[in-house]
Amino acid sequence: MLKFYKYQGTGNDFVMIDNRDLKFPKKDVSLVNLLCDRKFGVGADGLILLEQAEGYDFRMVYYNADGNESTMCGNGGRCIVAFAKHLGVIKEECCFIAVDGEHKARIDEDNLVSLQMIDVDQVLVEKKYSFLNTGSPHHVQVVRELDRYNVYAKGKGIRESDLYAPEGTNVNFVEQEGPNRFRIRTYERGVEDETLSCGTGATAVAIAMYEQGKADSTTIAIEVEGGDLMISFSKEGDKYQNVYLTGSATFVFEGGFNI
Ligand SMILES: N[C@@H](CCC[C@H](N)C(=O)O)C(=O)O
Repeated sequence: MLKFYKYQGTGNDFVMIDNRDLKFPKKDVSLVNLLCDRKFGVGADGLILLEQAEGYDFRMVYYNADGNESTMCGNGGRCIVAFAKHLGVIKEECCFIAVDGEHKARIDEDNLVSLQMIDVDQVLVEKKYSFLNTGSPHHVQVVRELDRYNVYAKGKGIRESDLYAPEGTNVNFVEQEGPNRFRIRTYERGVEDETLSCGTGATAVAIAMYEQGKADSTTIAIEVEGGDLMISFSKEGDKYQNVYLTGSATFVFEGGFNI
């Protein structure tokens, strides 16, 4: 029986597994895909392993719902901090290692997690879109009437376009809600659908909007379908640093899965 925990961060949901004993079959793409399946498995946008790592509080290994290991997940990063606290691996502060490098994080008594993201020194700004990597690749496009926008069809088209082949990209559609406040909807690579939230996506949108002059504060509020996120950063020359993604990370349930 495989013991699992389910967490969600602003509606981006994850199966969490304590793999400090290294017993999880990490190359089993179909098993990860099955665990994330919403009809035949537990159901999640991704699966995350917590492992031991020398010099760090823990290691985060992230898989998309399609079963493949992928690049950084910001909401997953916030959720694994809450999971590590639940397991007694950390207290309020930690430093962990993920696929894109080291991350510092802080969790408060209400499970609000502030996670440091990687520095960003390249933001491509084109007339109709921006592209940047915040741990995962993100296309950012401002649209009108976001509520009525066909995020699935348009997002899938951009994700699969020659522009981003062969790796593909995540795709964020944005509408400005007020000064330094934006609402976004995201099509996620590896889930191959719209998700309720994407942390690296929200971070990418905040930086892209600042870079384009649509925001003038280094603290930006991002409304996602599943809740609210806050992104803060500083800019030194062309480099965005001290980038922090803040939002809630919530335990949902735990159980055992027959494998
Ligand atoms: N949900 C994520 C992003 C996860 C990675 C993405 N699907 C990819 O493969 O690029 C987040 O919260 O950042």
